Amino acid sequence: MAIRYELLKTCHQTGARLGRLHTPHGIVETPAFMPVGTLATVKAMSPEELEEMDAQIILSNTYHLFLRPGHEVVAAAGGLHRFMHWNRPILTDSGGFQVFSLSKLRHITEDGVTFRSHISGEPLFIGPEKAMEIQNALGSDIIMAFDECAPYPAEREYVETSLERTTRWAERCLKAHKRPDEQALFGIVQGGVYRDLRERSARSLTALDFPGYAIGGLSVGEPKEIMYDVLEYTVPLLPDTKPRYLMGVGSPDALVEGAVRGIDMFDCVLPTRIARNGTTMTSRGRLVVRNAKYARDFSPLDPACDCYTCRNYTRAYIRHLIKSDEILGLRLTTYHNLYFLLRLMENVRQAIREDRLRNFRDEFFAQYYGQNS
Ligand SMILES: CN(C)CCSCc1cc(N)cc2c(=O)[nH]c(N)nc12
Repeated sequence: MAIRYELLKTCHQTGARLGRLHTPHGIVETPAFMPVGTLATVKAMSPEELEEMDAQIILSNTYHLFLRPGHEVVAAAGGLHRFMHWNRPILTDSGGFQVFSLSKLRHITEDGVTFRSHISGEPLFIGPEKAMEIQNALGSDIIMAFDECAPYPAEREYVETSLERTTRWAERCLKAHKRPDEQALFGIVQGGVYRDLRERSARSLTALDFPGYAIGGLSVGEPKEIMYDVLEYTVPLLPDTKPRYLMGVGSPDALVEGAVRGIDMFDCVLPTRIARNGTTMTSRGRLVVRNAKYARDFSPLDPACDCYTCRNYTRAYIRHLIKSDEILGLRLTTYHNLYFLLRLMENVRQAIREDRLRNFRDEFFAQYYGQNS
C-alpha cells in the first residue's frame, strides 16, 4: 500500500476529521494545507525554510515538468525528491487542469488532449497513459488521475459528457499506473454544480476503489456558497476511511469551511501568488504592505505571528523591499503567508481534537474578516 489513512477523530461539533496520512516519505497530519511548488520549487522558498515552517507535503505539476525540464530529466536525477532536495511527501497534479487553463489550441478527444506548449508552441499530447508515465517517472507519493476540470459556468450536457469521459480516463489511469505500491493514485470527482452528476461521478469512482479521492471542478469561479453546497452533498458519498483532497482551495475561510465539511487536504497558489505583489495574510485580515500608510510603520506584519519574517522585520522595511522589487521582499512575504496558513491548519487540527471547530471558526472569522459571521 503506497499510503495509509488513519482516521483519528471526528469533531463532535462539525463533520471535520483529524487524521494521519502515512506515505513513503513521511506522515501528513490532516487537515493539511499543501504549498504549491509547480516547477519543482515553492517559489522563493528553500526546502529547509519549508521544513522550518513545518510544511508536511508540497505539490508539483505534471504539465509544467513535462514541458520543462521534461520528466526524463527528473527521472535521471533519481526522481522529484532527489531533483529538488525535498525528502517529505510530494503530490503531483495530473496536468488536466493546466492543459485546459494554460495551453492554447487544445483539442479534447477520447484519447486525451492535444495542445500547443505555452512555452515553445510545439504540438503536444497528454492522455491518461501519458499522465501516468510522467507521474511514475517523477516519483511523487500521491499522483492524480487525468481529468477534465469542466469550466464554470458550464451547460449540464457538457458537464455530463465531460464527467463520463473523465471516469473512463480514470479507469485507464488505474490500468496504466506502473507503481501502485509506491505511489497512491487518487480519483478526481467532477460533475460541476449538478448534484446528480456529482453523485454519479462519486459513485463511479468509489466503485473503482482508489486509495484517495479529490474533489475537482471547484474553485473555478463559482460563488463560495455554491462550492460549500457541492461539498455538503459530495463529501458524504466518499468513503470515510480514505483521504479527501479539495483541489485549488484556498483562502483562509475556504480552508476552515472545507475542513468543517470533512475535507482533509487542500492546495492553493494564493499565499505564494499574492505574496509576490506584497499582499499578506494576518490574523486581522489581509494587509497590503506596499500601501503608503506603512512607510513608517515599524511593527511586524502580524504582531500575533512568531514567524521568521515577523520576528525580524518591520512593515516599513518589507514595504521598501517590495516597492524596490527586491527579491528579499517577496521571500519575506511568501515565508509569512505560508507560515500563516500552515499555523491556521494546525489550529484547525487542535480545535478538532478539542471538539470546538465551530467556535474556532467563528472566532477566527470575527478577527480575520472583522465581522461576526
Ligand atoms: C497549482 N495549482 C493551481 C494546481 C494544483 S490543483 C489544480 C486544480 C485546481 C482546481 N480548482 C480544480 C482542478 C481539477 O478539477 N482537476 C485537476 N486535475 N486540478 C485542479
